[in-house]
Amino acid sequence: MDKKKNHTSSKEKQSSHNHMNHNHEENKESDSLHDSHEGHEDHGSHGGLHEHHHHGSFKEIFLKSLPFGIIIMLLSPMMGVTLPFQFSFPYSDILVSILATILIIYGGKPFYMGAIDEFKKKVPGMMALVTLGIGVSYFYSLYAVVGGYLTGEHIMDFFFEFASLLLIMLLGHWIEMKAVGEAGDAQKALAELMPKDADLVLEDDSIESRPVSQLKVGDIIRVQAGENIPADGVIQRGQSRVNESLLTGESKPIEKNTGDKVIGGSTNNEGVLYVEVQETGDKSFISQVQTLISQAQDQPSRAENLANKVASWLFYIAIAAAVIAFTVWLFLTDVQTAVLFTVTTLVIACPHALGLAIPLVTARSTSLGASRGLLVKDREALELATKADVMILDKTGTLTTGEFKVLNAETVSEIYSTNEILALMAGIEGGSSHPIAQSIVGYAENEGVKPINFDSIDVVSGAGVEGEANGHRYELISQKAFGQNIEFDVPKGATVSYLVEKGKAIGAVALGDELKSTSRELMNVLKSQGIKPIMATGDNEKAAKGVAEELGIEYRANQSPQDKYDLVESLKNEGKTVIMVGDGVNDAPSLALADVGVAIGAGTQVALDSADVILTQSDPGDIESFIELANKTTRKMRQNLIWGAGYNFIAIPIAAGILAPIGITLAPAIGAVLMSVSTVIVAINAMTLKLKN
Ligand SMILES: Nc1ncnc2c1ncn2[C@@H]1O[C@H](COP(=O)(O)OP(=O)(O)OP(=O)(O)O)[C@@H](O)[C@H]1O
Ligand SMILES: [Cu+]
Ligand SMILES: [Mg+2]
Repeated sequence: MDKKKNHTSSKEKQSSHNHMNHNHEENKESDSLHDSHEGHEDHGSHGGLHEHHHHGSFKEIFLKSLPFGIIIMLLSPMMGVTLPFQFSFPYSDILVSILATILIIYGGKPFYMGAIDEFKKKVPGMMALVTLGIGVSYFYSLYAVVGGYLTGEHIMDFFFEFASLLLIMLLGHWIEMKAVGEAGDAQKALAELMPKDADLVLEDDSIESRPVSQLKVGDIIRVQAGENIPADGVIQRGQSRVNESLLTGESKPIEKNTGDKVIGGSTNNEGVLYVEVQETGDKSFISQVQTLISQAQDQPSRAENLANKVASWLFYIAIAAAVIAFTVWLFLTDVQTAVLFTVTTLVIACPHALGLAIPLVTARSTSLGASRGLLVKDREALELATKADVMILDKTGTLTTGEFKVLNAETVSEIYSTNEILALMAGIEGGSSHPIAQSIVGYAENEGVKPINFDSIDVVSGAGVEGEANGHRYELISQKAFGQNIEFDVPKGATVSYLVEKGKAIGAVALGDELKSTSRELMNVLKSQGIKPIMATGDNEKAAKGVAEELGIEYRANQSPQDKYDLVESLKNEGKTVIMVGDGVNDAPSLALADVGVAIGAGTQVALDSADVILTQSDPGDIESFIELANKTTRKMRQNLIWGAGYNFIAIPIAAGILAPIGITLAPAIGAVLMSVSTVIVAINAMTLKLKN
């Protein structure tokens, strides 16, 4: 084993969801995940571009600024021309100057405070541009009025332009933020699922309300119909149907009875449940998912870094364009015209669209994914998945149900009876999380055989289990690990393991497994996408061949964890982009190595930790949805980037007056409208990211 592989085990433990497995029916998108919020306080997740939104709500400031702006616009002519609805009276321009001063101090606050933040961070950006635009139009107009009185000459002011610009900037950013909020905030939606208080059942059966944060493992809580379950736990009493759709994507309520696990944050639809708390706080399923999401959102993707870099250049590009526009227009015409072109140029260059292009798509994609049970830990996985050439799939638990039926279990020794063999097998399997283990334990129970107590049990990944009981060492291992064939009735396509003592087989068990219903469809989808499926399994040649033939795909049998790892490595060395899908401990090294590691279903902890993507349900159909999500997310990002950058590329020269010779010029307020529209378009494009069915 080389270095890379060890890396797997050292990965931080991020999630422990042994209860992630839920039968899959049909997924429906849940709109309640995307609650809208108009505030601007909680958009920190979109990075530095949003700092300015901490300075009050655009909605409130806009509404309060509106009367001032309207009076200014009624009292001052537009570009020196008095419109029909406008009027003036002696010294009305002094009143206008006073109102404008109030307006810039109050209404301009989010912009100049934002600009100050930007300068403090030494990254001047859009707020600096907007502030400059508003400031230039205000100070020039003030100069015009004061200068007019001093010199007795009339100088044209731009208070109309100033007021309309400021109002539209406020309105535009209000609308933008609304659109941004609607693009989805998975974190917040999840946080809202958790109730604040729980009904704790005390010793004397009385009920007391407790904050959820004070719940302890082992507490019994009462959950009434219609309430959300406050913690992960096991049902002690009661039965109900529970809706887990926001957590796992499973849209149908699930029957729950005494002894079943419930997830904190899911909704108790019907009866009263008494639940024993098993996990709270950071260890709960919901906060694990939250951690995953925030980790994913904190890593800027390559596309986002690019967008941010371009957005930061835009400040300098816009300043340069504005200076050029001012100089050229001053030379060609007069100072008033030059000032207007300068202001429009500064305003239109606000790189909002570019700055939000990627974060909006990411937010939408993450919440859409989470609502379907597709948790993307590493965002680069989405970009890489679109380029995939090969998908390596594990068989047991991934393509097949992993719900083994014991077809045949018997002794192959003269000393032990079949029941003794079964008792040993069931005992040793107590220490394994392999799907085979459960089936053997269940089978023994059905046969009325009591498992033998083992003193120590070790799992040999990819081979089986070994352990000690009554001073004897036993192994329950694959045919391959044992290395010999034993005379034993093996049904076609079965998985075979031997119980071995002192190098001699004493028992044998044959197990059968079934294909998952969506496996075949997935193969068709992969082929149509140009992704070559290869099944790599630790199982024996016959069992592997049976499944592979049914699916019509290539396969590798008898693969140890190292073999699977080597397979991924050799494909990567050929320059192929590899997706690995698996659920077991034996898949963990290759999940970590693959370009995109997808852990599917209940899986094991190690698999979940090693993967880039976690599918909470055990449905190959979700692999299809993941690929679809990856393709659509990447496409939307590309569109938004092209739009955001292209908008500035075209808008800045036009604002600077390059088309004036053919009669096209833009007033500052029109520049502000265009800037807002460009951002809203980016937001709408992100919001329309949807998955079929
Ligand atoms: N707990 C166990 N009990 C009995 N046999 C086991 C156990 N774990 C592994 N084996 C044997 O080792 C073989 C390989 O196991 P491994 O976990 O690598 O692959 P698998 O689960 O069969 O297939 P896949 O790689 O497709 O998931 C199994 O087919 C089985 O015969
Ligand atoms: Cu903007
Ligand atoms: Mg497996």
